[in-house]
Amino acid sequence: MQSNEQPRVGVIMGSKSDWPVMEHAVAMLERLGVPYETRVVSAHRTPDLLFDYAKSAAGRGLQVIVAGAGGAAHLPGMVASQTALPVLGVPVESKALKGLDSLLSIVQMPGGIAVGTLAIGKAGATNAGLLAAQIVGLQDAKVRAAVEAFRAEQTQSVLDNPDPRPDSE
Ligand SMILES: Nc1c(C(=O)O)ncn1[C@@H]1O[C@H](COP(=O)(O)O)[C@@H](O)[C@H]1O
Repeated sequence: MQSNEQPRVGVIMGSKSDWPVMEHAVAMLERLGVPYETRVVSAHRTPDLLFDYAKSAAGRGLQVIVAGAGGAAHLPGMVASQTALPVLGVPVESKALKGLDSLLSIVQMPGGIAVGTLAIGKAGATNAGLLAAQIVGLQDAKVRAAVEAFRAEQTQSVLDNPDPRPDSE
């Protein structure tokens, strides 16, 4: 559930079809109590909207943008070209090339415009949400505490379940 608080993280994606991956970024932000907004924005299909979104993001109070896209994934790099906010790129798995195309499109930025590129798919989206929260947490003690609690819980859950066999819980 999106909160009424001022969004700190913008989660954007090239198409509605990216949602099953990008919802994992949103799930992490919700878990850590970080206010966010979501939007479909495409460098290819809605270039004017992309420019408006990226140029207005900092002024609207966003601190980080998470951008997911598949295939010829120009969205994260183009957003990064229009804002000084940190941009985290999530390569969405494509049908034809399984997301390798998305990964290479996002990761190979020319020097001087940075995109922090995560892993392909669900793990990348989850970690984009986590990393966005860590960035917001630099200035927000509540979010920082939520990240620390999440990490401690994760560690404890592994230590509490040392037996790898599936029927061992
Ligand atoms: N890579 C981009 C961009 C962009 O980079 O601006 N806009 C849409 N797309 C991608 O096209 C794929 C197929 O989109 P459709 O499913 O809508 O045909 C999606 O993964 C989307 O991120």
